Amino acid sequence: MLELKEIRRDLHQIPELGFQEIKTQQYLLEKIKDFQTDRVSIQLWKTGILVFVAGLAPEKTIGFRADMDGLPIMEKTNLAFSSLHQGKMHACGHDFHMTIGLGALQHMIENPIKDNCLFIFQPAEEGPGGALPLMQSEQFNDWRPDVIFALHIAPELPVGTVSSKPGLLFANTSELYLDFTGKGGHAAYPHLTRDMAVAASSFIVQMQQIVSRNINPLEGAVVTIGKMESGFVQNAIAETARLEGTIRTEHPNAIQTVKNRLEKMAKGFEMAYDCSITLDYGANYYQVYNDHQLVERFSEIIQATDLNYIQADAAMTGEDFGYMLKDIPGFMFWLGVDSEYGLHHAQLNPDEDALLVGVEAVTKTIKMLSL
Ligand SMILES: CC(=O)N[C@@H](CCC[C@H](N)C(=O)O)C(=O)O
Repeated sequence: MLELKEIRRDLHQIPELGFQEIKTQQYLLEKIKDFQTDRVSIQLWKTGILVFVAGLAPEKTIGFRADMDGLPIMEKTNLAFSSLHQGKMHACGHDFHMTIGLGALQHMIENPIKDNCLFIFQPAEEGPGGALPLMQSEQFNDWRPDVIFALHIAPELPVGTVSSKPGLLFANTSELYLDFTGKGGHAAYPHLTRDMAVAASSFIVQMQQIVSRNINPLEGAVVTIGKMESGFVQNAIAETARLEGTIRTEHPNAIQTVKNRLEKMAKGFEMAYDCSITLDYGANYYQVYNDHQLVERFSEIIQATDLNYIQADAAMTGEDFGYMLKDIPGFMFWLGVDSEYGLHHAQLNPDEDALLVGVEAVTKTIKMLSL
């Protein structure tokens, strides 16, 4: 059996951003080659890898997707195997997802089943989104799965617990980028300038009202600015400001409602602050909507093991895996990893005992889907 903890630590040290997963791809390929047989075929797609394991008497293909990219976050865990890539971190657990994918792949090669399996190591989940272009690729369509699933680590759940729900699991998302340009100048002469630090700060505060005033209160929505940049020095008024954020909604149409309001607000701010504002949306992801029957069967097979299954609530996280589920029946589930710090935190420290649990849950699910 692969040394899962060692693999996870190796991957943890080399986080790479979306479509830059060169070392990660190379590392995974080396491992896959170690247990390759004549039933296994590999195709590369950009920085991703597709591994097809031919079944013994196949009637369908079962897909498992693991995402590969890290985040532009400076790690602060102080772990001996911390990121070697300055300013980048596997802060969303994709090192776990890939390791579990490798462990499950090895198990399925060594314990063949009737149906084909497709293991998809997919780049760029955090952005700009790998799932949609991958689904349009020749490589994916050569081996297009009939059913598909994926997992995501859940820091707030204990090791040994998995969780999911039928229907909506993750939100609809859109990235959000706003650039403000006005007239800078000396800090002592505000009346001669148009201060973009003030305009952008005020925009952040006012945009909170979109959720409370423009979205049906019975539906969830979130607008978050995660990064703001403005100015160069403490005693000059900033000529530019940039806001980077994300929109999340429970209903697919509500994303457009939020965008319409943001565009109107931007026009109003241009007048009020005598500035120009450009708005760009970047990556948009479709909601993760789980197949009801498959989640029901999944919960039953998990309950028949030593593992604990709990019903999840829908979350405002996003996932480009939603595009796969839009076209192919399947589901996603949470895997408990018990970390004091959550997803996208610089001190996220998942418990590595969850790796084996993940392999067990994935291989059991593949066998269930083959019945
Ligand atoms: C599971 C998870 O954390 N996924 C990310 C997906 C990011 C999508 C995109 N970059 C955006 O921010 O809209 C998430 O932040 O939920």
